[in-house]
Amino acid sequence: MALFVNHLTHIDVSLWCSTRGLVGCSWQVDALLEGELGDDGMLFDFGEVKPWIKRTLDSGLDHTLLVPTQAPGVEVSECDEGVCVRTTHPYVMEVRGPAQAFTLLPWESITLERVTQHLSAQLTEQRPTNVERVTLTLSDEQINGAAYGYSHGLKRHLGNCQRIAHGHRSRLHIFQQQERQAGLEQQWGAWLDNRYLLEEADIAEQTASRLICRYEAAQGHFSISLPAERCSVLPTPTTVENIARWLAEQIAKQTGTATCVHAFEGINKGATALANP
Ligand SMILES: Nc1nc2c(c(=O)[nH]1)N=C([C@H](O)[C@H](O)COP(=O)(O)OP(=O)(O)OP(=O)(O)O)CN2
Repeated sequence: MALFVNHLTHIDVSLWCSTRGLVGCSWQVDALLEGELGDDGMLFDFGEVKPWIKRTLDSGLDHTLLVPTQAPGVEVSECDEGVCVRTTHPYVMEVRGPAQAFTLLPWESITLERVTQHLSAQLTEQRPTNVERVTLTLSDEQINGAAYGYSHGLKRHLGNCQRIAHGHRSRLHIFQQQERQAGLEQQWGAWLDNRYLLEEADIAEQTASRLICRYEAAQGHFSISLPAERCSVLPTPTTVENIARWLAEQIAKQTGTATCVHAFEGINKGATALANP
């Protein structure tokens, strides 16, 4: 007997890729549970499936930086903050933070298939009575049009969004005179893709070529060092509300036209902002 729960939750992470660098991802999670029926005629109460799986994901890989420890140029060590990840390919990056902000995976690269198998095995190991196997399916949101992946951290967030390198893959909708602007969406989506967004106040050191962002949050001390060209600096915290407002202002200035931006934070949620030139 098998039980399925589609659209169970989402996972928002950043991952390190030896060709693309720091990549923000959002994955939809569907679950399949196989096993025997209990005396109550159920495999596992639907009311418990969702919280159990969500709890496991939220306290594990969700909102972490996924690090393929066998990838070329990746080095992981202990440091005062907890864990230090250094990379060389395709660019030099250093991230420091408490251990819970990282998921270290003994692979050469992070793929959706490997992450899916890893999480399915973890859940199967912790399975409740009657359940023999748990299989997750992770998928990218199908987006017809502009999309971008970004990474960031919100130091004031009391939950896991405070982690300095977690990310999202998001749609981007830009309206002028009530019409979607596909050209602008493609242009800005491509510009934003694989960027690190940070708040100006968190810049600890800056040169023409490198930027270091550092902050203290409830979970501990965090820092990230990246090539300046991979970063975009906002005057405010990088909440989706502020990202929407910042984009609307930039685009209104660029085009000389009143602009409304619908910025998404991962799948199915976001903020809208309107700006005049
Ligand atoms: N009003 C806002 N609230 C939150 C923002 C924001 O920008 N504006 N941002 C965050 C974090 O960046 C976080 O990454 C969002 O993660 P989310 O998926 O919403 O968090 P949860 O895991 O709690 O939600 P799910 O139910 O698992 O999708 C937080 N809040």
